[in-house]
Amino acid sequence: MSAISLDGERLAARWRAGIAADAAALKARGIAPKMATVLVGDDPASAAYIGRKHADCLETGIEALDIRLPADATRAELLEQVDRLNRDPSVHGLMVQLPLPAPLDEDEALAAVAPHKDIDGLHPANLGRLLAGRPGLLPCTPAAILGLLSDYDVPLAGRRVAILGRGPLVGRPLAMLLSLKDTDATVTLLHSRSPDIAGELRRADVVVAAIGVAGYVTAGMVKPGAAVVGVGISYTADGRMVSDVAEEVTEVAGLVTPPHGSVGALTRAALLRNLISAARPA
Ligand SMILES: Nc1nc2c(c(=O)[nH]1)N[C@@H](CN(C=O)c1ccc(C(=O)N[C@@H](CCC(=O)O)C(=O)O)cc1)CN2
Repeated sequence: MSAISLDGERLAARWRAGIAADAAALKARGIAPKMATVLVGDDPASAAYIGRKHADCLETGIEALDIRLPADATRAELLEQVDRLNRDPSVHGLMVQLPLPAPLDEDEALAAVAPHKDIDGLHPANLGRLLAGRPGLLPCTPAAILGLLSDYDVPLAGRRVAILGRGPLVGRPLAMLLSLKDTDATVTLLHSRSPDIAGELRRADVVVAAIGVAGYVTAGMVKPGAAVVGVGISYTADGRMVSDVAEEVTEVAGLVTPPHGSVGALTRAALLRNLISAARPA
């Protein structure tokens, strides 16, 4: 038996259509939504993500500023750019692409973004709101995963969700989002020191893998009929992109994401949803 494919690309196209309509409505009121991205260095994967974010802006009628700094940019240069964008009233939202080259401090860069322009949803104030149960701008990949599960009517209330990976971009904020009162999932956050990871995954109705270890989640770790979302990616020696979820999982799961392009496309759409929220007058 083959699992249903959790098609994030298709849902992302629907989200982008809604974003385009929202952007047009804002423009009719004299507000031209504008995003800025800051990329430091020349990491090819980061440059590709930025390129796709700007292509989405073009498609949805959102203005976009593409700020590039050299890999040896100083802390002061980066913070100055962020401060300039924070103070620019024509820019409604901005994001600093991660990872940053050493020795730049990622936490400092995320905290330098004005919370009301933080379309990544990664500023401590926005993460704190999530923790307090009063979410503001949502972290994009967790919002994308929730949207994907909801689009396929995957029940969450009272269900067990196992999240593999406690990283600040996906695992930790997703655990908070899923345990909010209106979601009511029972969340287990697993990491490299967790005992019996395979047993925990087998008990789960929903599995989210965000560790960046190729093919870690195998068919034997998945409860028959479960929904499985692969977020983490890694690269083989010959440059092939590989998911955390082994292809054989499709024979056991009820629903599973394709190897790539599903959560990534929705993550970008979630960024633009945040931008529209940030651009809307209070
Ligand atoms: N400031 C930020 N930096 C980074 C983020 C982020 O959200 N904000 N996330 C990643 C990079 N990224 C977006 O920028 C991103 C990459 C990959 C995925 C994803 O879910 N995986 C894809 C697979 C890869 C692909 O096809 O591109 C998928 O399965 O759909 C989400 C977000 C680090 N930096």
